Amino acid sequence: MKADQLYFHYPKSGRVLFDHISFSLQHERVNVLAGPNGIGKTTLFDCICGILKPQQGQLEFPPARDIMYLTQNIYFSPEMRGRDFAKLLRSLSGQRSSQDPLDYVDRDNTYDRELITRLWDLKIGRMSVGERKQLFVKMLIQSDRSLYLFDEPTSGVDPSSRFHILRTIQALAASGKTVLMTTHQLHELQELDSHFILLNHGKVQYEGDFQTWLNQYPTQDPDQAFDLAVR
Ligand SMILES: Nc1ncnc2c1ncn2[C@@H]1O[C@H](COP(=O)(O)OP(=O)(O)OP(=O)(O)O)[C@@H](O)[C@H]1O
Repeated sequence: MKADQLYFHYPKSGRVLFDHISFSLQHERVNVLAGPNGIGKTTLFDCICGILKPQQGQLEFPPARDIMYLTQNIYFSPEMRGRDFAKLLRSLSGQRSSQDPLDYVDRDNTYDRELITRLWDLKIGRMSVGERKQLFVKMLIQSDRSLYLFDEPTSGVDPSSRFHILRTIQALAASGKTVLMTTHQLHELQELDSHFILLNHGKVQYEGDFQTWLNQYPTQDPDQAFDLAVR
């Protein structure tokens, strides 16, 4: 899956977000898109899904029906319970739903078992940000798709929940699915085997191994390296 010479600006906006950018996603690794606020990461996801149409360039990605996209702006009725969300996701994928929460997770995974049991009857409006994100990630990956897009899946999430979300995303990639996520928490990438794509000033400033990117800077602190990179 790749983008070739992509060019995009929002109509009526003079600012070019993608100035003929090219990149490729890797299999069995977590692909990570990073860049300063407002650089166009969400816009790129929208282009990949076909929600937005770039003015120039080629996108070689699966059709929208074969992509699962966890947007930042996902909204569900606060009255919906965990089980309603689980069933909705199954029905969207044409799968039969189950009354048993344990049918939605790996039964051998104690953490996931406890999580889904706790969230099953809880209303979405009463879940914490971290609980909601974990529910969404766990349920979205139930659908069999070729490409999974996660827009800031760990923002607003405590370190423990973040660890579990990343572990889930990494396992998804390791299972042979193509995964692309955005994050501003670059520290978390030190524990992931990730293919890192850094967008800046309308260009792909770096594409490759995250640790190799970090080693270019006189610091092992990813936030400091990011600051030096995007200046
Ligand atoms: N519909 C729109 N029309 C015009 N400009 C838009 C539209 N949507 C977003 N933008 C602008 O495009 C730029 C890129 O936005 P986008 O949300 O893709 O950035 P981002 O990299 O995901 O940012 P963040 O890291 O803050 O989430 C921003 O300057 C934003 O204001």
